[in-house]
Amino acid sequence: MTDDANHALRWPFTKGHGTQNDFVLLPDPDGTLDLTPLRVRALADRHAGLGADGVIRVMRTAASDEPDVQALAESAQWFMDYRNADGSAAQMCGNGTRVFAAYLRREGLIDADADEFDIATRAGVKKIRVTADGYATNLGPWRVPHNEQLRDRGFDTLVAVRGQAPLPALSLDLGNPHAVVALPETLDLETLDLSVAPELNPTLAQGSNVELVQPVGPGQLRMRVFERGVGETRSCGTGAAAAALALMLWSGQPQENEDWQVEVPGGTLFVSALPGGEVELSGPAELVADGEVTLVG
Ligand SMILES: N[C@@H](CCC[C@H](N)C(=O)O)C(=O)O
Repeated sequence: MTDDANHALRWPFTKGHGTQNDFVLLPDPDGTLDLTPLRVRALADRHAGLGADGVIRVMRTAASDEPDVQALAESAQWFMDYRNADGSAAQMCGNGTRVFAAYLRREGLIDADADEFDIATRAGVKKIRVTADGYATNLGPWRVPHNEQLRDRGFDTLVAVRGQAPLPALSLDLGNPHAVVALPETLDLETLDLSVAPELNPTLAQGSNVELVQPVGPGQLRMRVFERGVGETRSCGTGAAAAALALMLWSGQPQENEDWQVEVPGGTLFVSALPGGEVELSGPAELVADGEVTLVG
């Protein structure tokens, strides 16, 4: 964390991923770093930077200048300040919570013997549980924001993927927004064009993540995702939870402890409907590199 003769700011980083949804983590316990959108975009750039789907600033919750986050300081010591690759701030990142948790443990920032601990996010406090092969995050309560339309149809939005007729989708709120598209069997999930953002009708002012899903068998689905603020990614944890919940809703109500296995291009995630209308996401978290980077701007 030094200013050299050219006033370039050098900062330590860790690179990590969860089912290949990858992140640059920046330790900033006291919130002294000016993490501008320009700096985030430069870090996330896959050709001129470190490359990542998102940037996670690791800071003390009490050090945040966001009043809604600061209010969580008594419940969770560490805040996952999540930014999309385009520099925008997001409320939540399911895969990010596991990688954040792995970092906190490795760095000794939480009790190494604690198998459960809380972290703060812009979508509230989330409970993390250490599992045999990674971490499980209780993503908390989920919502169907357009419930009136859902009552009649099970779908509330049309989503047009490039080159395809619009398809019906269901909006779900996992702290961040999702539109889940049920792909007909006649469409090949692998070859759909996600090089540009699918168009939503009606549009959402805050934008949305879009999941294309196909059931594979009982309790198992395949998914591709176009993330708000990023583009197509190889995995999205909140998206996997939204996809599993949509499939549960389309076939009735989610049953307590109903489990789904979600296959994404970057690996496998697990989603469980918890009692009380909450949902848990579990999967691996890897920390793959550490170093120092020059921050631009
Ligand atoms: N990849 C994340 C979601 C990251 C935020 C998203 N792009 C948004 O803007 O809401 C996940 O694993 O949930």
